[in-house]
Amino acid sequence: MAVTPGANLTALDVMRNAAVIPVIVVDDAAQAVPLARALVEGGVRMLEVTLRTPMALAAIEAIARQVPGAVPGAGTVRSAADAQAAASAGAKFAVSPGYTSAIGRACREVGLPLLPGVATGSEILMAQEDGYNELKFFPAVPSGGAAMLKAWHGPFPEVRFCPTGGVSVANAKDFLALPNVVCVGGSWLTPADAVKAGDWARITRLARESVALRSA
Ligand SMILES: O=C(O)C(=O)C[C@H](O)[C@H](O)COP(=O)(O)O
Repeated sequence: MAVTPGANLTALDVMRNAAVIPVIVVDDAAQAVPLARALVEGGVRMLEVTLRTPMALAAIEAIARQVPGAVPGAGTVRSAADAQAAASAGAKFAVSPGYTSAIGRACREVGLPLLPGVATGSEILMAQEDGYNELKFFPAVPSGGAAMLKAWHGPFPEVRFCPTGGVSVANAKDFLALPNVVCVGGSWLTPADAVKAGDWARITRLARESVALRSA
């Protein structure tokens, strides 16, 4: 799908690009660029770099500048300040593990499409009150998995989800088959041992396999 990074990107664009949004934890800034290249090479362009490590913002900045085709986003956005820092670093979208109106407002102010994290009906309602209908279901498997999404489809038919947390190549298809799931998120495309070893070919392979999940 043709997506011009930064040009009116929506949360739905982010979800539609590939079947999986990789959740990336960068421990070493030097890994960010080759890792992003490996994922793009495998057809995965929307890259969620979690703000869990001190070099996450530097990694987002490096990917934004140096990896054509990559669309870096910030994960683990937990405050308005996180949203502002992510946008300044060059993030093109944001993902949060939960939701507050302050985060929603801050993302709008800095122009970041946001996938707010929800795990209950009340949280869905709060996100919807602020205009968010594309949501991350987190943590998906511990919170009820596919059965929960099926149950939500009744009262929330307009909401589209990206289940994340406990999703893997083994269960991704069960989620992707649901009418209210557009994509899934997961850390399995970037195994810590492959990143540490610089095994970028393996990461490209995992990315390719994940792209095929949608058509298979
Ligand atoms: O850091 C965040 O903002 C998160 O929301 C957490 C991640 O999305 C999950 O930890 C990924 O879960 P796994 O694929 O099961 O490893």
